[in-house]
Amino acid sequence: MATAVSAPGKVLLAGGYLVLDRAHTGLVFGLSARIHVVVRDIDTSAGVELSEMVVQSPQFRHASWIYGYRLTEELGGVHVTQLQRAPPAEHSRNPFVETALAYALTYISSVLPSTTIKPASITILADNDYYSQPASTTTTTSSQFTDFGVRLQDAHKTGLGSSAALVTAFTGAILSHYLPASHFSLASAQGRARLHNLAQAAHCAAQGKVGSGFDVAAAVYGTCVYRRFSPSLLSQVGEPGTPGFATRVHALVDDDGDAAQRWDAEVSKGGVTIPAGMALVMCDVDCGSQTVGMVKDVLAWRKQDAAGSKALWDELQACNDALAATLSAGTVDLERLGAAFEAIRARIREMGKRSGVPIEPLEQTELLDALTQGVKGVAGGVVPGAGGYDAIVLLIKDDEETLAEIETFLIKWCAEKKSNVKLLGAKGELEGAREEDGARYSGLFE
Ligand SMILES: Nc1ncnc2c1ncn2[C@@H]1O[C@H](COP(=O)(O)OP(=O)(O)OP(=O)(O)O)[C@@H](O)[C@H]1O
Ligand SMILES: C[C@@](O)(CCOP(=O)(O)O)CC(=O)O
Repeated sequence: MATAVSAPGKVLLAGGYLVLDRAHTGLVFGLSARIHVVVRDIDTSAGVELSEMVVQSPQFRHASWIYGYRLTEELGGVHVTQLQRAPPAEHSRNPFVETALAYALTYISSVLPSTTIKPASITILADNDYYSQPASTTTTTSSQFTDFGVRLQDAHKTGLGSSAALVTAFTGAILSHYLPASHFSLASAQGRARLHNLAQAAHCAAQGKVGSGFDVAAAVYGTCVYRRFSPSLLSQVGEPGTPGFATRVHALVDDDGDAAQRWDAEVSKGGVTIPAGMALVMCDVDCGSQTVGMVKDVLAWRKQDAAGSKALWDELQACNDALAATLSAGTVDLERLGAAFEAIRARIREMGKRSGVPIEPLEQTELLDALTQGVKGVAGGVVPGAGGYDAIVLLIKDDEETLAEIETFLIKWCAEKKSNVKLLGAKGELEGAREEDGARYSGLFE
């Protein structure tokens, strides 16, 4: 039997940088672009003992990873080793898959200590919008999951948060596959909280740094207002295989450890929505920014001008809250929505100027201004997340006419500016991780 879970990508509409600080929040939207993970048992012949997990991402070349796993001593959890099966060139590592597997199996082994974890085959399928499609794309049986024909490291990401959606869907699918519904179910608030806690820990460990975690929160809960967890929470977990790792992961996921180690992330879904008849769409600006360097520089400015930056961030927070309130007002007022976006953009440009970081670079200012002023159905837009040259997000009237006008506008714009801006198919969506019908994937990429 196949178990499948999908999780959405994200767009941080408001609160980039601010959301790194628990004093502020981020307004994050889940997207219709999802990553799906399907888990199936591997049948072994009678008497044959196999401890292997075979992970495949069939839309990419050389994207299969085989892992051995074993329970370690002194409650160190499940140790996962990549097996050297393929020739070296085809044998890249996937830290997000490897870490998510080790964390999920460790948690399962501590919940069900006397159960043997059976081998499984795990398939990853990503909606096409996560990667810019090369001209040479070949067609497959399903247009939802294109065969990209390149190695994962050669695919061009569009910045929709593939690693967070992957880790979340992967963790959710493994937990759903091995744990009884009485202990883990995505249908319950407790199940979603457990998935959130485990996926945050695994994603953070694989990334090697503590971001705000807004991307994992969106992958689990979908569209929400997010306040981050205290970073110290995850520094206590330690390395897989070290004595007591399983006990620490269990307490972290079930959130029943010491008071000082309780989750303090806040996710509020109440009222945050996309107004009726409107859509949130993204344009890929096919350029790319160095998020790590940008975060470092903004935080350096925050430290060096503590009072000035606090005043600006408080103002920006108020503008972000006003946008969230306008979005959920129940009535659609394009002018008010437009003004809410403009207020945010002015402060973002100010933050960019003061920190010396191109958060809304001139090219993006021109593009956003031209779209807002030139296309009737565009209420407003911003550079999402860390900003830079990656993408823009627009709130538009959800009709064919507006989409066609934007397409025409972009063709002209790209020709004039010699740039490459493309409207993505992904739209803002409210729902987070969900269990899928495992049967719908049969026959795909086999
Ligand atoms: N379809 C996939 N199959 C297997 N692994 C994937 C897949 N998509 C993403 N990954 C994993 O996630 C990594 C990309 O994560 P990274 O954090 O660099 O990008 P991202 O999450 O898309 O970035 P951003 O936050 O800018 O949207 C890949 O190197 C790979 O390890
Ligand atoms: C700058 C930051 O606040 C947002 C980065 O967002 P994105 O990866 O550009 O979508 C970092 C974070 O929250 O982890």
